[in-house]
Amino acid sequence: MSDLSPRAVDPGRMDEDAGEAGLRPQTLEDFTGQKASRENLAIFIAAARARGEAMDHVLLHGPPGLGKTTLAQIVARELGVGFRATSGPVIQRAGDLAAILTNLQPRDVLFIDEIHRLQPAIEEVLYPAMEDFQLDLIIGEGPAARSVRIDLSPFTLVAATTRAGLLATPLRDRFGIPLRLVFYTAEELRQIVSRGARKLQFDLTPEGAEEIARRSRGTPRIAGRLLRRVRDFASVARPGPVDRAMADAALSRLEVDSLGLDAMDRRYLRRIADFHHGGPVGVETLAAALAEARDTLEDVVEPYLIQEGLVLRTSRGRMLGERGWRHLGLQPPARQPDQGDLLQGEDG
Ligand SMILES: Nc1ncnc2c1ncn2[C@@H]1O[C@H](COP(=O)(O)OP(=O)(O)OP(=O)(O)O)[C@@H](O)[C@H]1O
Ligand SMILES: [Mg+2]
Repeated sequence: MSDLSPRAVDPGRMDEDAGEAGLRPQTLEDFTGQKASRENLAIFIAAARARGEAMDHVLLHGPPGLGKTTLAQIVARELGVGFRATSGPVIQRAGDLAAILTNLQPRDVLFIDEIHRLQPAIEEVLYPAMEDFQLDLIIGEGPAARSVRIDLSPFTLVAATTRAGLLATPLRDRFGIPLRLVFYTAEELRQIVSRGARKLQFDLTPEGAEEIARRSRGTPRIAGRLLRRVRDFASVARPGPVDRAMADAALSRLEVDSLGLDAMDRRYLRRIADFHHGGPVGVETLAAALAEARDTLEDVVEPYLIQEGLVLRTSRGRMLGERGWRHLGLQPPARQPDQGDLLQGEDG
């Protein structure tokens, strides 16, 4: 982020989220929302347990902060097996991955976060491991090099990515259980916020919880963060339960607006409105103008704006949607893009 102060509504992980571990749901039962993914997982977990076999590999994809890591941990716990976590950028050499794989116990869950950042050479090692629980390693160099095959314990790979579109097709195809996480509804977030408040022993009225939920960008990580900020604000303001007015005052001070957008989001919307007459404008152009990495815009800023219809992704670039214009207090132009022009899916 180029901003000096961290964004309260950045769905990415920040230092202050260290406290979020305490709010993490521990079981599938406790996990609110993501009904389709939850139901799927419940069936596969029960089947794997009944057969006493390793569960099929799972690919969790979706924007940051929606619960991918949380679900991976829950899968291991519900399967009653060990959990080992690593991430794409951490695995530098094939030997690193081999060491992890050969140390897994039968049926363990191996969690690889940010799998889209795995090096291609290491992906190649992963393919036979996922498919046949075998490791093909080259030992030595030059003419003396020989390949050895090592049998692995059957395991479950749970991989997470914010960018399923960046995965090579052969890798994507090796996941028997691909699950797409979606933004949470306001009601789901209200339940998560109320639950979090109880865990923090923080007296929050249902309306106060609703206000925080509504402004959390559909993202539990943000809901948890705003909850803690409101609590801090309230603890120095006045005693008594925190209601909607108090939550609103706290969030407004954080410059989180009625839709949960912050200064960065508004800068993004304004740029398209003021400099490009509402677009279309390419994401590279926007990234340069806003001094943000293109990845940050695509992974962190845009998904929620697109889901809410504030921004449209078309084949010719980003456009301000009708809601985007209105949110800026501006009149939308008469002509909006044809439906046929809109790009579908998360990875365009
Ligand atoms: N369904 C849920 N109910 C309650 N809290 C949740 C839920 N999903 C996620 N959270 C909370 O949101 C926070 C972020 O979740 P998590 O770390 O699993 O997200 P993630 O998808 O792995 O994010 P990233 O892409 O940044 O790795 C966690 O602290 C967790 O407590
Ligand atoms: Mg994660």
